[in-house]
Amino acid sequence: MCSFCSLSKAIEISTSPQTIFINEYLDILQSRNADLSFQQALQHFQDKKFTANLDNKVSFGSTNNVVWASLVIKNTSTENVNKLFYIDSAWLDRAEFYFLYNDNLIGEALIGDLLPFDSRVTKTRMFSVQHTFAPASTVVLMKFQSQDPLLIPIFLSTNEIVNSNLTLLNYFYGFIYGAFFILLVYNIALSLSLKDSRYVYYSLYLLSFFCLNLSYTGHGYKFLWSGSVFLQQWLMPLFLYLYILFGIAFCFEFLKLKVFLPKVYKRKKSIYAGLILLVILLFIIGDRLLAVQLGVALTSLLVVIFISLGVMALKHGHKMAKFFIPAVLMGAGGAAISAATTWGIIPYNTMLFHGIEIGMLLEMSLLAVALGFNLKEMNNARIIAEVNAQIDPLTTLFNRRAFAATVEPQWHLGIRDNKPFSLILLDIDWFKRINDDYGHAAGDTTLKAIAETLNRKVRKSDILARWGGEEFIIFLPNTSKLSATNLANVIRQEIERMTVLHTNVELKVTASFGVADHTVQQNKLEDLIKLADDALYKAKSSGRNIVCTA
Ligand SMILES: Nc1nc2c(ncn2[C@@H]2O[C@H](COP(=O)(O)OP(=O)(O)OP(=O)(O)O)[C@@H](O)[C@H]2O)c(=O)[nH]1
Repeated sequence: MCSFCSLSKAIEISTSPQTIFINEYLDILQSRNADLSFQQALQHFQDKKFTANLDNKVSFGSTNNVVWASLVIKNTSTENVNKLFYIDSAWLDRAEFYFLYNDNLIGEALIGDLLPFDSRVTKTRMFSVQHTFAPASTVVLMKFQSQDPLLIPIFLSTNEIVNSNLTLLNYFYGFIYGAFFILLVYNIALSLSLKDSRYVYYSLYLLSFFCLNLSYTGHGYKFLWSGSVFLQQWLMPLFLYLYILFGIAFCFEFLKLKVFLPKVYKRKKSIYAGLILLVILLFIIGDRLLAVQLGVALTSLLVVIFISLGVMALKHGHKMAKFFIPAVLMGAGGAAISAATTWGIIPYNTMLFHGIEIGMLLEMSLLAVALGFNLKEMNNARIIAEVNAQIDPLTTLFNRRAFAATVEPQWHLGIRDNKPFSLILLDIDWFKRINDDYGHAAGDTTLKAIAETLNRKVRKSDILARWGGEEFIIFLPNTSKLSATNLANVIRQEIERMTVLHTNVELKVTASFGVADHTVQQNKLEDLIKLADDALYKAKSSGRNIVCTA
């Protein structure tokens, strides 16, 4: 019988299918000089130098250290039982498994990223090792080594259970990647059509996280670079730094730091240059452990910086920061749950371990909503700007530009249909005196009152506009000079009759009118306006408050 099986707490297995999380059964030997040979490790195991894995630890840090683990498995049945060791991590440089039965080494397996994916016996995205356990006890010695975070959540299960769990996980990733893909396409389309840098940086930020996720979940190694150990080793840190770089660029543009925090924005170029230089240096040195440790530390620091910038931008009145802060908190919250699971602060659980992906999806979705909201705001601002470009803000009548644009088609229609059309130009008399005697506000009230009167008197088909300071213009389609003159007189009388009330002061005003109609000599609108203006001048010089025709 096995001479040292009594040393450890044994896991009992039988033919019934079950999944056991074995970290709590492990005994561990972790020290700086733990890079022992198998024989040395076995000796340490026999000498009881392995200690219980306290708190069911799954993560042994980002370290150059080697971790040895031991486990006793007791097959309580009378048959051989086939089991699968499944490590729920795709990110491990090297693991060795030694199986001892009756003190004899009966099997060993080597797995890890340092072997090309193609050479794996079981081609699962995560690492796995199969073994057939004979009745009674088997000792398993395991050696783990990784410059990446040494994360080893190990399950003992069957092929069928692992495959069915992997199918579930595939649906999960299908959903997450599908959602990322839709967000990416949507934002790339927006960045192409709007030429707004925020959408470009959002797309790059999302794409870099997507690539980072592909690399550390093992999808990339399985499907994209399965033959290259070098890419598997170095793409993850590279994507991590790209994610940081584009995260900063997105934060700068999204929070409009140029406007809200110009002092910080000015440092943009030196921050980018510093980061790029750091990446080049790390890659030249070739220390992957340092690259990963620094990258993870920078990512954590970034969350604090992002939230601080978000709060500062919000204080400076940037509305979009309202979306940015909870979005970053969601992403960081997901990452914190993953980290807490990884570090054993909360019990390990596959779903909690994927908190970072769910958090990132929520973050990215909220940011996409924010960009959509911004799109709506931009659209509203554009509509307001377009309206403002046509409307005189005081009287809300058309301005000169809008008048000319609106009259243009009516002018050509009148000529084509051989219909008469006329123009009235009117100017308030002695308007300067109102301003001088009662103030500018009284002048404004008068202008508004006259605009209202004109609006009431003209037809819906007539085109009315404020021509300038105290001048108004009316284009009358399908109207003869006589009819236009009659209308001008009606308006003149109405203005003469009206009383403008301004802060308890009753103001009386009159206006002078020039009327002209279209004749064959006139080629353009300006010619007609010139005639009406001449007539108006005549009215002014003839004593005011009268209508003169061209
Ligand atoms: N309150 C106010 N005044 C304006 C506005 N636009 C122009 N004005 C003023 O309108 C006055 C026009 O004065 P003038 O061109 O001398 O004409 P007037 O006093 O009406 O004299 P006549 O046209 O010869 O009867 C100027 O004092 C302008 O400053 C405005 O939007 N609001």
